[in-house]
Amino acid sequence: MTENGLIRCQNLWKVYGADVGALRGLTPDAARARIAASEGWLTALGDVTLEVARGEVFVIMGLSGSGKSTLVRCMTGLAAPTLGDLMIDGVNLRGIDPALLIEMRRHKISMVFQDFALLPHLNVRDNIAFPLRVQGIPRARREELADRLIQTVGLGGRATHFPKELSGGQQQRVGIARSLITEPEIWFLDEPFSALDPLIRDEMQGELLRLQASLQKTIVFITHDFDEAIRIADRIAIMHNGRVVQIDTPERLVLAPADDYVAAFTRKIPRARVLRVASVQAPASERAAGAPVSAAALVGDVAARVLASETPIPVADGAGRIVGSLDRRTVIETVFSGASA
Ligand SMILES: Nc1ncnc2c1ncn2[C@@H]1O[C@H](COP(=O)(O)OP(=O)(O)OP(=O)(O)O)[C@@H](O)[C@H]1O
Repeated sequence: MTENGLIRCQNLWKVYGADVGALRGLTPDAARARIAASEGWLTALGDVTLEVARGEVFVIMGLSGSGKSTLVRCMTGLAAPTLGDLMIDGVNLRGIDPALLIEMRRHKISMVFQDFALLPHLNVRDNIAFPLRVQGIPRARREELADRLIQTVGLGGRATHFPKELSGGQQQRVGIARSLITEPEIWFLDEPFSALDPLIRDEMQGELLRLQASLQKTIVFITHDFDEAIRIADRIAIMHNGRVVQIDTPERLVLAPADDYVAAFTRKIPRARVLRVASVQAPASERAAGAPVSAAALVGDVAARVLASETPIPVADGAGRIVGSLDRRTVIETVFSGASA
């Protein structure tokens, strides 16, 4: 663990069942032994240790029931861990003063849920401004801030519409604007786009990346969708039965899966969209000709050029040195490997 993590989970457990409170007085070793021996308990989170860096887009994936929502609920203080520590910017949520937790949830963190959770009797402007109303900010100020965000999320002209007059995508934009109005440092999104149709989903992902580029939030994002994950993630955590089995970049998950579960889980990822040229290139070749491609480029982004060339294309590093070559066959293999699995 470093001191840099904005969110740090240390040996986090969340166990459901009768009498789990009895674990509280035990040493960590005794508690773990007791959990292992208990028949009727459900381990929603088992010994999770991870950290999310400031400014990172951290995606959590895993099958249904693997513990994703529980982990995020613990991170947001909505659920109390059974054992372990959870630090948000150096503050331990275990035993935190309830008033401080409320303060943190009002100012430092915010959440967007799949079901939008808009207030039906409030119009767009008032829905977005609602968290500021809770904070007691005067009406004129909160409307000014809400109107600015209405523009940011592309809802200009709809300030006085009610949720039922909006499409699903528009409603989710209201949810996103509302979650941003308190200027949170950490933004938690639990499958925020999964109820949207593919085109709107694609548009919303673009919107999220645009907002991230301008606002530089730390984002924790749950999704079931690999296309979505590889588009937005810096790193992806793969969960299985309450455990985090691997945390890595999309490229590393494909190249070096930690176990068979991760390998099976990532088999359908389109490799050309995650593998960089540096991972598949051949040594520099005298036959290579033409302007070089970057070793850091995604194979998919240079595929058309390589496929159109009779000869291999030289590969250059960040300093412009030729470090390899890329030929058609390698590109074709990368594009098609995994695709039929
Ligand atoms: N309040 C609760 N009481 C008892 N068990 C719970 C509770 N909340 C969650 N669980 C259990 O904890 C496990 C993890 O649930 P969680 O909702 O975190 O999974 P998930 O990965 O988010 O699933 P999904 O993708 O379906 O949303 C599941 O087996 C679930 O049934």
